[in-house]
Order: sequence, then structure tokens, then C-alpha cells
Amino acid sequence: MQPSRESPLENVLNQPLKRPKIPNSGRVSSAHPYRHATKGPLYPTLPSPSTYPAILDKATTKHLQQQYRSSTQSPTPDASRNDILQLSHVKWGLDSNFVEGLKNCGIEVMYEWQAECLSMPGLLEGEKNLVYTAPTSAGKSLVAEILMIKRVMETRMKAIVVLPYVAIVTEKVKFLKKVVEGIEPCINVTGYHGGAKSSLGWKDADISVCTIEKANSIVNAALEDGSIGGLGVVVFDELHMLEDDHRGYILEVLATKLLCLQQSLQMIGMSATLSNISELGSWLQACQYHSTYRPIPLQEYLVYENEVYNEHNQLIAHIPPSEVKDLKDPVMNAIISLAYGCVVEGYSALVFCPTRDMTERITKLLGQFMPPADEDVVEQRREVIRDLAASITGLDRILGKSILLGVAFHHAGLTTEERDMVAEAYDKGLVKVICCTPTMAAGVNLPARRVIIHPRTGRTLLTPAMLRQMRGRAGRKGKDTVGESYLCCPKVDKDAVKELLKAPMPRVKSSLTVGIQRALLEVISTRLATSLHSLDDYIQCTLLYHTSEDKAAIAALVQSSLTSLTSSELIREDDTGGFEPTPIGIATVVSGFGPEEGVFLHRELSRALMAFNLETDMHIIYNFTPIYGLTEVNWKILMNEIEVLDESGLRTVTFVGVNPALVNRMARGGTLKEDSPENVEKLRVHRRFFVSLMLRDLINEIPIHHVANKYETPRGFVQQLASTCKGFASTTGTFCKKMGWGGLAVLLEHYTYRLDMGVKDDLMELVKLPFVKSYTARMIYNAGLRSIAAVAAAEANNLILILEAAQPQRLRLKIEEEGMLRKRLQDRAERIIKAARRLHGVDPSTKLLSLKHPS
Ligand SMILES: Nc1ncnc2c1ncn2[C@@H]1O[C@H](COP(=O)(O)OP(=O)(O)OP(=O)(O)O)[C@@H](O)[C@H]1O
Repeated sequence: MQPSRESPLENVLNQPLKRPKIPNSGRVSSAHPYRHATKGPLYPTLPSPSTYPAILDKATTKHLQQQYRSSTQSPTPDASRNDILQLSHVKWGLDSNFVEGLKNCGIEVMYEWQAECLSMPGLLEGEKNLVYTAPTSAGKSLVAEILMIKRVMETRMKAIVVLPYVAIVTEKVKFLKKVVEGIEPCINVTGYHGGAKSSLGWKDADISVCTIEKANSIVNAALEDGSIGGLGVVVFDELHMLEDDHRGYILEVLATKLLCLQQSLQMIGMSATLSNISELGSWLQACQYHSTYRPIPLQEYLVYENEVYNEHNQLIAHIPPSEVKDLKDPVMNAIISLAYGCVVEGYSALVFCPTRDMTERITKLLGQFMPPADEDVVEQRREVIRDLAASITGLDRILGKSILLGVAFHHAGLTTEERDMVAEAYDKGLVKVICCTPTMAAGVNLPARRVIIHPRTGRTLLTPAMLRQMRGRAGRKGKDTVGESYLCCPKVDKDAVKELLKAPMPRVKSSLTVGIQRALLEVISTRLATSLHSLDDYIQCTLLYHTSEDKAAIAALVQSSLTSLTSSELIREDDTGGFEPTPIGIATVVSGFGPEEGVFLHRELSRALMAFNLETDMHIIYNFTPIYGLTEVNWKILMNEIEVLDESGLRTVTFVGVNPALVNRMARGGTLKEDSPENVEKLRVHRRFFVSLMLRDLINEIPIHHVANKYETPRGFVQQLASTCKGFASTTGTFCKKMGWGGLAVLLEHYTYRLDMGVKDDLMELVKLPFVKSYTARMIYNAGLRSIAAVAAAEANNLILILEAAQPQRLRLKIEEEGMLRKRLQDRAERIIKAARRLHGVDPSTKLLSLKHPS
């Protein structure tokens, strides 16, 4: 049965715009929530010192106004004053098309610090590495981009840009493509991350923009096949990620491998939060540069108990308390007041919240107070809502309602598509406030005049580096001309937050101790170092070795890691007393897994090879369910699902090692501690099986939001699962091929495609057509056009009707829009039929049947 679609869109679009709730509103005619509470200014916020409430004495006000004026004077360099800042200056030796590309992105002249940094000896020649730090939004990327693109153009060697998050990879690819647009011969920029599908291998791309893991895999593969010699420059953006608990060691493993290469390779690392630049610079054998320049200075404030303090700890304003019940809490009152004040001044704000739940709560609350917008803005917001409704997950009710009012939330519970749409609407000024979790802080370039920060992430206090990244989102050059940051804390946190504000940036430390086995396995497997002597040399190139006092402890760690890798059969001793990789070791490294993952996967796949259940999809789906990033099991749901499995399903349960008795026990409140390797593995198998049930449903065309509801899991996780799963299936395919398990690899490839399309076997043919995704394919199939041949012979009118029926927003469009929609569908129908004819071997130019739209 076809699952029904939820369509709250109609309700959302048709509802009258809700105006603020005003308590005791009998006497208050304005929509403003605070007016009744104070005789002060209409806006209880601080858009600029000149509009501060008159609680300040004249002298302080004058002082603040002067301070404000001097901080907002445009600091953009005046090129006429200094020729050398011109990008076209002969000193930089930049191609005119490159200069033009930068101009198209709003960059015409360098800042002085950028020019000074680039002038350090050996940099423009590609002879020296560089580590540098400058405040957020200081324009760090330009320095790296000039060095990288210049080198790619001059040497035709390849470049890799390493970034921490997928969203920044996507943004960077877009930016770089625009910059290199006019360059001849053309420079190919390609993005690589877990879920991305790219037809280009890194050898075909001139600039590969990658997540940390992808960059490491690319370098491993290039070491293995000998193509590493073509790599000329590597940029590490957000270098402070080195100390990330989960992924930092991969960055260190990658950089250390590159340091060991005997080739001319320029490494460039930067971050806004590096305090030990000299330590990192000497590790990377790089010249170092430190700037404190920020083109748009930040005004920073601390708010508690409705009082606003400036960075000198002077009380500068008072936010009137509110009578609104939800705003009794001073933190909430401050957040809403400040966001509201920013919007009524015509600017945009970001609100950083500690939890996902809080982002939604503040969004809902703020929505009640948003000022009315012009009708054309409201109409454009409706358009965004329609796009969201047409996405595979359908429309989130809170998001739909709040976007109409100009507010939205943004957290990992949303799908990537939803997050992109929200960010785009904000960038265009349609959404004026985004309430987000701290994940939005890294690297994004959005127009925020004001960032409003709650000082916690989850239950813990922000770190100084996180706080700096969040503040750094305000006042970005090219996006806004002023930046303000307000840290709003409860009174109990006041002292801790004051300490946080004073705290120096901590030293960026190595986190390699957790990943030393992986580091050793990778160099042995790629044969970068195999003898004890060369392994020793390699370890000496790590940041860990470079910064540790206790070298003996490192030697002991290396020794125990080699023993552990040997007993896991990932490496073995060779005849010379050194080490060589085993097939499992090679398969693990080539497919980008860590040692422990490789061993687990090998055990799981070996078991599957001995007893594989192909009666249904269940067993194969289990085998391409990722082994990392799994959710906790909801044992009750798992128990219920196992209860309704048929015999073949139950056989799969046994084959994969799921124990129904254990599941029942856990569902009734039992416990299973991860206190032994057996229990750890047991839990992992059950988690994997639980997640594989979600994937089974996705493959069976159940929409993402239904799957999320059924397993009580955030939608974002389910969508993320579909994309990580594609990446995982393809890397597992590589693992199988390396192990010589070709049959299993073929099966995985087939299912990767099905998962990609989100369809059952019967639709595999139809989804090859343009514009035909799972839901539309099912509609076409159900209407009797079950093959490409049938579509090739179809009447265009019939297909238009089917496409129309497949539009989720069809019924809600206004009459004149329907005219536009039909035109679009007519065009699509034509293109689908032409494509079907081409695929079926019929002349696509044959006249299409009755294209006049049916009345
Ligand atoms: N010389 C320049 N002239 C004008 N705009 C510039 C210049 N250099 C950089 N910019 C612009 O400033 C903005 C911020 O630059 P960038 O993203 O490089 O900041 P960043 O230092 O990397 O900050 P963060 O650490 O927060 O990511 C971008 O929009 C960029 O295009």
C-alpha cells in the first residue's frame, strides 16, 4: 500500500498570520509585547549605543557613541593609498581571469594583513608551508586560496582543501567554482564527502574540497596507487579541529603522512582559534603569521538578570521584564527582546541554543512577536514553505508556521535539504532569525548583525573556542556592516561565564593517542613506513611526539599498538623484522575504516559469507547498514518488529546474531553493560539490526518522516542514514573487492542504487528517467506505465495528468499559479517521454502525441 503523505502545507499557507499574544492586552493596542511593561523605548533592545535607554548618564552615552562610531567606520582598505593591495599588482603574479573571478565574489583589494602574510619569503613560490591565525571573518580563506590557485595554475599539480563539515564543503565548492570560472585552461573543483556522489576521481579534479575523512582516504588511495606525486598543495581550514575528540586524530594522521612525503608539497593551515601557533608552525615546518584584524569589529555584551554589560563590565542598559508567562525567565526575555529588536531595526540575527528542543521552543515563541512583513516577502516565504513541503520529508509543522512569520530553527534533526533551504531563506533575508544549535557556528558565512548566545551546549558550558566561533558569525564582511554578540546567561552561571569570557584560547593539543593504531596501520598498509626505523621516523613527525614531554610513553604506546594490530591480524611481521599489512589490513585502510571497524566488519562479512539468507532483502540490508554513528536501540520497538517478522526474517535475525530472548528481556527493562568485548559486540549487532530495519523501510518507499516516527528517531538521523549508508555500502564494496569477495560486492552495488533512489525493484527501470524519483515513479507505475518502453509510447497528456497528481502542493496552488505549474509539467512530460524514447532506441524527435493540455 502506498503510504499517504502528510500535507500540513494547506493549513499553514491558509492560516491568517498570527499576531503576538499580548497579555492584559485590553489597554495595549500595539503588537509589542513589552509596551505595557515599561515606559521606556518601544524597542527594549540595543541596536546601537545611540538608542540605549536613557538610564545612562550623558558622559557614558557620549563615550559609547564615539566608540560605536569609530568601530563602524569602514575599515576596508583604500587601494589608492596602497597599490600593492591590488590583486592585480605584479608582485602577486595572479592571472587576470583569477583576479576577475575574485572581483566577481566581491574581493577587489587585499587587506593589509593578507598582503603582509602573503609576502613572507617562500610562500608565493610554493616553497614554504604556512600556519596562520586571524579573528573570525578576517578573510583567512583568501590567503590560502591565492596560494593554492596560483600553484595549481603554475604547476598543474593538484590541491586538496580539508574542511570539517559537509555544509562548509558545499559552500566552499560553490565559492571556488565561481572564482575559477574564467580561468583558462579550466580548473576543475569537486567536492567530496561521505554522502556525495561524484563521477570524478580525485585525479580528474584539480581542486578537491573534502571532509577530513574523505581527504585522508584520498591520500591513502593515492599513496597506494602511486599517484600522490601529483599533489602540490593541501589546505587545512579550521586547523584547531586537530584536538577534536572524535576526528582530530584523523587530521593529524593525514598531516603527518604528508610531512613524511619526499616531494614538493605546500601545506597551509589556519584557524581563528589557535593560541599555540608557534608549536603548530614548527610541527608543520611552516612560517607563521598572526593577525588581530577584523574588518568589522565586534561589539560584545554580557546579559544577565535583564541587564546588559559591555566588555569593560559596565552596565549599559536594562531590558524591561515582560508580563508574558513564557518570558518570565530573564534569559528567555533577553533572547526574545534582543532578537526582536534586531528584526524591527531591519537586520537579521542568529540565536545559539543549547539543545534542539530549545531551538524549536524559542522559534515558536519568537514567531508570536515578529513584526508584520510586506506581502511580497510573505509570498516569497510561502514559496520556501512550498519547496519544503515538496521535499522528501514533507513539511515540518513548526518550521512551516514559523517561516511564514520570518523565524526558523536549524539543527541536526532536520534533513540536509531542509537545513540548506532554511539557510538560503535566511541568506536572502526572508527568514530574519535562525535559532540553531552550536553546530551552525563553524565556518558559515551568513548575514547576522547580531548573534545571541546561550552559554551552554547541552548541559555543559561552551568552551572559549566554541564561543569565539559563535560570536564570529556576526558582522561578516560582504554580508553586514556591523556585528554584535550578546551572551545571555542565567544569574547562577554569571561567574562561570565571566571566567569563560576572560579565558585565553587553550592550546591546540594532539588527540592522536586515541588513533595511534590507525596511524600505524595506515602507514604500514600504504607502505609509507614498514621497518621499525621508518615507523619511528614517522611517529617523530606527529604533533603528539612534537609536543609531548614523555617520549618513553609514546614509544610504549607504539609498541603496544603494533602488538594489538598484529593480534587482530591487520598486520604481521615480515622477514626483515619490520611489518607488512595483511589483506584485512589493506582492505580496512583502502576502504577508509579504522582498525577496530575493519576487524568488526571482517567478522560480520565472514559470517554472512558462510550463511547468507537471500529469501528477502533483510540480510543484505543488514550488511550495508553502517557500523558507526548508530542510534541507541529502542528495545520495545525492536521487540515488536521481531514479533511480526515471517520465518525468513527470523532466520536473518539468527544469522546476524540478534538474540530475541535478550531483546525481550531488554524491552522489559533489563540491562546489558558494555563491560566486556562480547557485550560490546552484542550491543553493536543489535544496534545495527535496529537501524537496518529503518533502512529496510526506506528501501520499501516509506517516506523518511514515517520511518522517523515509527522508530522514534529524529528525521535528520534517518535522512543522514540514507546518505551515510550509500557511502558505507560503497566502501564496504571496496572492502569486499580487496578481500576477493566479488559476489558480495556486486550485491552491495545493486542495493546502493536502490537505496539511492529509495525504490523497490519494480521501479528500478523508471527511476532512470529524468524528474522521476520514487514517489513519481510509483504513480507512473500504478497508472500502468510499468517500463521505459511503456513511457516511450505514452500519450503526453496522460503523463501530464500523472505528474500533476504526483505534485504534493497541487490542490493548494492558486489558479494563476496552476497555469504556470501545468506549463512546467508539460515541459517535464515532453522531456521524460523523449528520454524514454532515447533509452528505448526510438527516435526522440518523433512528434509527441497530443501535447495540448487536457481541459
Ligand atoms: N580583501 C577582502 N576584501 C573584501 N572582502 C573580503 C576580503 N577578504 C575576505 N573577504 C570576505 O570576507 C568574508 C569572510 O572571509 P573568510 O570566510 O575568509 O573569513 P575567515 O577569516 O575564514 O573567518 P572564519 O574563521 O569565521 O571562517 C567572506 O565573505 C570573504 O569573501
